[in-house]
Amino acid sequence: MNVENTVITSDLSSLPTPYYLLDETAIVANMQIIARLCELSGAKALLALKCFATWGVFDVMQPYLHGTTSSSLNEVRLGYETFGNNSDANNSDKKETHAYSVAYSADEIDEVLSYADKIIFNSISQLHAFKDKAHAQDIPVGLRLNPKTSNSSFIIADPARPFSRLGEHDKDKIAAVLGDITGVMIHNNCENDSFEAFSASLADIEDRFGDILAQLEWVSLGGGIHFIAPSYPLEKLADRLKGFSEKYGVQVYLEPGEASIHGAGTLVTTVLDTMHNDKNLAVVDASIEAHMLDLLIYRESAPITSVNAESVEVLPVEQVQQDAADNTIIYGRSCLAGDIFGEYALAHELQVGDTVAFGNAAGYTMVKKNWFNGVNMPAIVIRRLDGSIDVQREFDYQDYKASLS
Ligand SMILES: Cc1ncc(COP(=O)(O)O)c(C=O)c1O
Ligand SMILES: NCCCCNCC[C@H](N)C(=O)O
Repeated sequence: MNVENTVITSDLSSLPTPYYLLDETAIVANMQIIARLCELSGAKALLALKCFATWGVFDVMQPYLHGTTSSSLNEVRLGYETFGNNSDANNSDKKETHAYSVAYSADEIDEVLSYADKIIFNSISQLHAFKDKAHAQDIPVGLRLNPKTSNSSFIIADPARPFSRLGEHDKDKIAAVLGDITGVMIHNNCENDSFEAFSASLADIEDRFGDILAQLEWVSLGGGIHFIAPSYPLEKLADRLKGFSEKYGVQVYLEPGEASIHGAGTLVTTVLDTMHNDKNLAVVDASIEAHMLDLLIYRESAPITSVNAESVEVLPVEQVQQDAADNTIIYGRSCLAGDIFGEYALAHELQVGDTVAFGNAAGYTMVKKNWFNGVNMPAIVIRRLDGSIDVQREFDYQDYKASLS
């Protein structure tokens, strides 16, 4: 049974786990920071759907953002259909729908353009292949640039890694196509919480591409700037962006993914079994491989935000102390030996039936979930601004079966 928009009036404890729980109040708090940054800097902010595309909460995000950006035909369509206000092109509140993909195919480009307010090509060859179609419809065209420098602690998320395919770097080649484009996109940050590092790398970009930037109308600086952190100097960032925009005469765009929903979601699970093998072990009814895949890819652990609905903040031991014999390792229920949410020093040993909620479960989770091992797919549950709870979507065997043939 698929349930959509079922309002649950009782409390969360009656809901079967696992489920992703999104908190609209926390999302709006992030939105207000983004809106302030935009107001101070003149930049426009587009939600990066690759990070978060749970459209059931877009109503509370829309008032604060200028639109969406995408990485595929499906994402640009979703942005258009669910975030766009596209019914009336003259509507001053109309949101922008940006299209970008590492590579478009010839058979999808017409449909992509039917949804896009701007299209950004990843390479000069893709630009040559498809620009005429965009120009014929007066859709502004951009090109992704690769400045060959970045702020990413992870090689897998480093767009400037050696031999990177993400954008063009050769200034002469870029200068030769300036007549075909009105803007560029540069994404070279990943969870960068240092304003100084951001500013220095923007200075590198200016050194490398300054005369090109001065001939453009808009520049998107991508995502990956962790300005949502309480200690981040937001005003300094706003000044830097404003100065950049004025110097080159360009509209600046930002593409926040993680910053839009950071801290606004948890994955709520139940302990199914406990064991002991030199340390305490607990197995929950979800899987890191299937439901919080980014943690596995980036070799990180999930923080615990509550146990049995009591708010607690339990960080994985690698963030607080060396491991100890009475620590608990929380495993997922897939067969993968390393399906590990993390190792924790808990106040009490976990028991079968305990509820454990993991934090930071909104970004790069639901967009990456998969049916490995046929493990139950977490429902998507939303705590609305008024405190009511919606079970927005449940998944069952038919969804699993339908995903395979
Ligand atoms: C082009 C582009 N824009 C925006 C983002 C969003 O980044 P983040 O979620 O780190 O803000 C990404 C991440 O992959 C990206 O590649
Ligand atoms: N917490 C570990 C890093 C997560 C990286 N986020 C997604 C990737 C990023 N948007 C990128 O590839 O630039």
